[in-house]
Amino acid sequence: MYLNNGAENVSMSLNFMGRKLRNHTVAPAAKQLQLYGKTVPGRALLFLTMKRMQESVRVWFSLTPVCRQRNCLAAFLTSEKSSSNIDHATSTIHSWTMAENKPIDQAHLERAAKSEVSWLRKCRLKWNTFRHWIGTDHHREANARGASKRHPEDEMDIKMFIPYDSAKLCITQITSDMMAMKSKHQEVIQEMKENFVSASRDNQTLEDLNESLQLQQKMLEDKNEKVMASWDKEKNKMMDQFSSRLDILHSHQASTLQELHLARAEMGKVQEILQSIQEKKEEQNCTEEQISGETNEPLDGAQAHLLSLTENLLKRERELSMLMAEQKRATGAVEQSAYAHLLTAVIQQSHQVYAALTEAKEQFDKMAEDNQKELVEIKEKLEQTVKECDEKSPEEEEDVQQKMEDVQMDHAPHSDLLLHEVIQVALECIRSGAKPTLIGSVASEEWTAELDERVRLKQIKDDNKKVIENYTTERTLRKKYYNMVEDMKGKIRVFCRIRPLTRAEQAKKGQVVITCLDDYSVILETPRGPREFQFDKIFNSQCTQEEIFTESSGLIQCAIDGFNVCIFAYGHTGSGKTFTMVGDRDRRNPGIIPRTFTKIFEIIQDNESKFDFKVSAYMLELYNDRLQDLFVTPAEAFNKRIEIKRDRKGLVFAQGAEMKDAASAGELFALFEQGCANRHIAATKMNVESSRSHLIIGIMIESRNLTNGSVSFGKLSLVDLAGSERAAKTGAKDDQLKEANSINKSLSALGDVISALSLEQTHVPYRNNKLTQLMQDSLGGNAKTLMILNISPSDGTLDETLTSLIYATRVKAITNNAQRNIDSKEIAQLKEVILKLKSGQPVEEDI
Ligand SMILES: Nc1ncnc2c1ncn2[C@@H]1O[C@H](COP(=O)(O)OP(=O)(O)OP(=O)(O)O)[C@@H](O)[C@H]1O
Repeated sequence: MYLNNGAENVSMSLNFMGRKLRNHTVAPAAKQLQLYGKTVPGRALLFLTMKRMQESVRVWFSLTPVCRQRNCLAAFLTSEKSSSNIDHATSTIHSWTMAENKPIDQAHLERAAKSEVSWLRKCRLKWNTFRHWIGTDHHREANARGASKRHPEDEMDIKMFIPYDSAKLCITQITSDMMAMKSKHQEVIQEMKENFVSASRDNQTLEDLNESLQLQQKMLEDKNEKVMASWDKEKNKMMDQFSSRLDILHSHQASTLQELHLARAEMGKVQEILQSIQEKKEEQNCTEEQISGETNEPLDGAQAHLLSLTENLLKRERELSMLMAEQKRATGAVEQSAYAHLLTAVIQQSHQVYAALTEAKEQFDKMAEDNQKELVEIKEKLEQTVKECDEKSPEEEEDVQQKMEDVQMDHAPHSDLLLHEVIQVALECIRSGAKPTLIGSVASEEWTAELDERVRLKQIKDDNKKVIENYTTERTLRKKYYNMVEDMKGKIRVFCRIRPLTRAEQAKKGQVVITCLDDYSVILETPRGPREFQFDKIFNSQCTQEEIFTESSGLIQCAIDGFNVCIFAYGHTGSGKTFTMVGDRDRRNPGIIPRTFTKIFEIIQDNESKFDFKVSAYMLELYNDRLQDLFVTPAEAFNKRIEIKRDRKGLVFAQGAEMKDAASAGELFALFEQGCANRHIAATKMNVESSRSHLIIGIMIESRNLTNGSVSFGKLSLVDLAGSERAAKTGAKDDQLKEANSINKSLSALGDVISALSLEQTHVPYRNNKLTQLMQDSLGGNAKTLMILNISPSDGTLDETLTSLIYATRVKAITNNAQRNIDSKEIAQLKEVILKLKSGQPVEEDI
């Protein structure tokens, strides 16, 4: 149908396939026919004529394999006026035909069909649009809208002229596209199903975990509540008991005082009796034996009274000790509860009572001593007076009587003395649990000696306790100050060690170009004049392995305390790195590594009453850019793939490397020896044996505080870097050249990292090399690092020495922010619970 039957072109806008085509002119039927006559054989050439508002437009489509490949459909509008448009359209279609003027390749179509994206999609043509376009949904649309409502002018009449071959190919293509899409969709559906199943499984596991955790939490809360309630009860009970006991104690003390007064009065009576005996003596001139014989009776009465006093005291002291024991028990229990502060007050009270008792005891001691002296003096005076009485005339007896009175007056403290002695002994017997016995004066001396001994022992015990307390406090402070001092020294410290001239260097008559100014500065004589370098410590050629280890060993304590610590040796080939880190070959001068093993276990032994330690280690070498596990044979290591990973705390670990536990320095050293046997070592022109790989030993120290349950993880990395060298100078070839290049590359990457850290750049290129990746947690950030720069004093290695000194100076400029890797008790326990739940182990209720 040619709807534009007029002779003029009609301009109109057309919405075609989602795109608005504006200002197109519709040619009269004559022209359209002309174009139709030019259609090209072998193409699916479509045209449709549209009728809208008495205007007609014909749109041409060429649907060809070329179109598919070019991802487009061509649409041409013909115009009566602009015949050039028609010619252009015709010529374009013709040119496509010419370009593709060969039989359509079935294989090509199949390939295209297999391609993941349908040609329809490539053409950005929606299926519905296509159906709409070819008119297959015409009736559906008509039904939907209702035939009656359809405007006759909105009708769209589509005619398709598709040669049979093309149509068949199109249909084949569409079918295979659909099949491919279907299989793709099925795959996607399958994948989604699997994902769904695994996600729901994970979800289930998580829910289970969550439930069990909630259960645990609930149980813990219940338990906690119960414990709190029982502690409350217990505390109140104890407080009541304590106050009632204190009241009893107070009343007993009052009664004791009363009894003491009574005893004094009793002793006064005894004195009176003594006086009367004296008077009798004067009258009857009796012997002293008689006097003492007659006085035995009242003295016995006084002794009996004192005995009862002693018993009373014993009773009270026992009560007191029971009370203290109860307090102690209560203290032990309550210390763990939230009411520790309340019981601390109780403890303080008991301490005060105890201190008061100790003070009283000391006073008693002093009084006993004084009284002992007085007793001796009185005895002497009495003897002297009796003697004088016997010898002198009656006139003088008056004076003697006076003297006797004086003596008796002086005797008053003696009664006090006895009483104090008795109390003293009673107290000591109560403490030691022995039964008190009253004996004569000789035994009293023994008593005093025993008493003194006990007092001395008690004092020693107290002193010991104090010393232990002071030691613990001092130890805590020492650790704190030690870490402060370590921090003040800087998180990255650089030591410089100058080795002595080797035999070879001496034979070459090499000059010494390094001078130590002091403990912190060296001067290198360069051809351009002397250059001064400063480091945290300089070790000259005479320094011993012991000295250098002593200076570095402080960091081992830091690693045990939960810090990341790294000690690494740097320097050119033959500068003494291996000597410093490992020691000499005869093991006569062990280096830092073996000494560190010993030190770790020494510290562990000192602290094992307070901490539970676990030590494990890995040992790697980086050889030719490849990480090798040294705890397995080279053949096994060759097939192993080791990857460097970081855990959530940023700790680097080597995934795939053997991690061995060690329970003693000996075990650790045996592992180290085993690893050393697997290292790559080569001979160069410069020295007989040279390490051709970087050696990295990682020692992980886990410590659990037995008091509060907190867990800290320290990592100690000991690194013996391979020596930098100039291939031209050493004469390296082939494999050795490759090794040297790899070493220099990694050291240069290390230099870049150091440079970025010292300049405080935001990006630090740790990932550029495996060496820097491995040392990531040891350089910068959370680490305490010690670099030991090894240099040779010989002028033969002047260039290398200068480069090393400059390199080390840059390292010194890095500032780190070291932090402890520590988990609280709760976190550590939760981790354990999760691990147990994951492995299906039962979880204890009282966690
Ligand atoms: N402080 C020192 N005292 C005595 N001898 C030393 C000292 N330092 C190094 N040496 C000796 O110098 C030589 C080279 O030392 P060493 O093998 O440790 O160097 P290196 O830097 O590890 O070399 P490479 O990087 O090639 O392995 C050895 O024979 C070693 O015994």
